[in-house]
Amino acid sequence: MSSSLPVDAIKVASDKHPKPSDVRYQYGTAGFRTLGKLLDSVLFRVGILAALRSKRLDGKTIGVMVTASHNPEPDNGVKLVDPRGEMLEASWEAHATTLSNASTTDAFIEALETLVQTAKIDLSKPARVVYARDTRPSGPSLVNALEDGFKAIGAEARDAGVTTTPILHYFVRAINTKGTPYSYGEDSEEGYFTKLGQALKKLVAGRPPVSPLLIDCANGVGAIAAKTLAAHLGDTLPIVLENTAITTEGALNNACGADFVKTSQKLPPSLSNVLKPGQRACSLDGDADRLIYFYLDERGSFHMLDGDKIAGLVAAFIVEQVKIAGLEEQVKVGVVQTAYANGASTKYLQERLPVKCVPTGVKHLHHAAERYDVGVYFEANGHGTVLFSDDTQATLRDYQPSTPAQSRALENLVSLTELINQTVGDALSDMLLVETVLSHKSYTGVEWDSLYVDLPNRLVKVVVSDRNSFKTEDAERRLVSPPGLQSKIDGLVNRYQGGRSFVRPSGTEDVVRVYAEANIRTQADELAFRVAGLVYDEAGGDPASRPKEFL
Ligand SMILES: CC(=O)N[C@H]1[C@@H](OP(=O)(O)O)O[C@H](CO)[C@@H](O)[C@@H]1O
Ligand SMILES: [Mg+2]
Repeated sequence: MSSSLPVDAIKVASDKHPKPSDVRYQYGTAGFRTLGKLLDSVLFRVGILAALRSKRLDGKTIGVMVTASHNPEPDNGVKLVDPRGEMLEASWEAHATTLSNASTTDAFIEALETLVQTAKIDLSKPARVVYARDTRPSGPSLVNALEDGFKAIGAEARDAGVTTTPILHYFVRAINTKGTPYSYGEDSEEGYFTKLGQALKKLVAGRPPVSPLLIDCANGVGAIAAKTLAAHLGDTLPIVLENTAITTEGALNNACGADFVKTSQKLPPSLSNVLKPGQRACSLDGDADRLIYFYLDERGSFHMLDGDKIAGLVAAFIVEQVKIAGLEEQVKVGVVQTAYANGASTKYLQERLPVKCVPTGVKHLHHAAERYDVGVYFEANGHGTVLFSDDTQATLRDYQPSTPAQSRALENLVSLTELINQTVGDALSDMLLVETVLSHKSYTGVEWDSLYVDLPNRLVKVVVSDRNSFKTEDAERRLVSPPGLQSKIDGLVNRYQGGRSFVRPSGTEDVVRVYAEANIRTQADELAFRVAGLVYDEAGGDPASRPKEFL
């Protein structure tokens, strides 16, 4: 077994994947993400990095997902998945950034050697990876570059083909727990769909049949997975698939999908003649890890049920089942949100259970949720899941119920641990979770929506010369820099009933985001555009190009 880097093989391969000189890459919240045509060298290098990460962790399998989620079709991206199916450990994000920016093959080799030293990587360990991609046209050639990286370093690589991000996360955990008492499931797509399908069937056994659910697949990879899922579910949950044009150029995420629905707060135009008033519908995003529900009321008006509404529905149901099971003392349920959660959802949840607010980005939510016995986390944009701690899963396994009602609730909780993809937000698994609760509560979209009434809100982007001059505290709810700006925002907010507003630099786009909400629509809009105007002026924006809607 070799205990040094196969430098010659890496050199030859690296020369085939040169880094463009004028691009600077960054491994951010969602991994590397930019135009697909700029990512060839990044994919090659990520192949080598993933192998090193695996070696560092004694040959545990690392996942690599090639996707740009809800972004436009010409974009692409790549992210690594750690052995438990979670996001890459934060300290390695910096290693990824460094490697991707080495300007030449020699600089790349040097950066690799430094990494091997500093991260204390034992090169004699095996390297195992599993990888997949979404349906983007740039995917196949990027996967070739990734495979060149695997070959150059001699990794044992398993191709999971074209699949969703959450299925790849599932694979990683399933492979790494195979044959252990904590086995996460069969490490195949069949295993994933069977696990979800069986759990749903147990959860809704004996409940009345439900009307068909319409799924907007964003013309992405979710269309393939949803089709297989529908076949596994049969009559248990009738499904109608829409926006399944995965090979149509330009269709991906275009005027459809979870991000479109959430941002524009509108029905995808493609569904306007399809969706009937009262029918349940949901949108997936381009890699099927986000979920947004919606329906049309009798008058044809559109109503959106976002990540906050999903968190409210699901958390209340789990709390209820825990109580019926007689486990109230042992199993505490908590919720994690970000500042973007609608104020009305936070109020609704806080009246029922502990709620924590953390900075934007799934990894922050996931880690905070791990601290509860059962941690429910959702971003308002529809990305989220539920985590059951190891102790809680053991409690559920060992508990002896004393009544039939307790026994049934206990079975439900155990089935939920199977139904929910606990590695990461999973639109299809979350959808089955929502359907389970709606079935148990005999809710339509209308009843679910009425748990609380969303405060009108508005999200505005402000282009500034340097977004890094904006620094926040208190889970991004207050600005500490530029100095003095926060007290001016406070001054504005105080003038609006039910007003709330905060400003933070985006982690994925070169903009500053302004969020505002208030008791009535016009006031929420006015507050948002006033704060946006304030931010623009304070950041030295050119008066000549000041957006006209800013107040
Ligand atoms: C307001 C908003 O939706 N922000 C999104 C967006 O982050 P920004 O840092 O706001 O650009 O992309 C992240 C990654 O997909 C997601 O986690 C987050 O919720
Ligand atoms: Mg996504």
